[in-house]
Amino acid sequence: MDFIFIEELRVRAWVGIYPREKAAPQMVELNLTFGVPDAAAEHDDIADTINYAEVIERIRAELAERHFNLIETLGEFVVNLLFEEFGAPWVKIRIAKIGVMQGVRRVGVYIQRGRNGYSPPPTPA
Ligand SMILES: Nc1nc2c(c(=O)[nH]1)N=C([C@H](O)[C@@H](O)CO)CN2
Repeated sequence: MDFIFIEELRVRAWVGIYPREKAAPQMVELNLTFGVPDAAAEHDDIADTINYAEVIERIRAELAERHFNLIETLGEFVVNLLFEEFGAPWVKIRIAKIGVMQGVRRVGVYIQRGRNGYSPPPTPA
């Protein structure tokens, strides 16, 4: 398995438990790593892999449309999008709110999951 990574993806999202966070979207930062078949590298064909441009577009579109109370729930939603829509076998994601609390640059959640009980491989560098 190969791994695609997307770093420091900034997305406007509706997330948070406070009224101000329900009244307006805020910027969140995503770092994503997901498994893709080795076949793409063998055949040099985008049809054999997961198109990361489409992943980014779908995440932006979905997060613009719904509100989550918890960053954990938002993270689970993105993981399931990768599993169900793109067929990723394994996903690691880090999602952070930026500057949402005084004296804290970033706060958020890490999630690492394998689809259908798939055992995650050793964490890639
Ligand atoms: N475990 C969590 N704790 C908190 C969350 C969260 O999503 N998960 N969210 C908030 C608020 O929305 C916060 O971001 C506002 O400062 C507080 N705790």
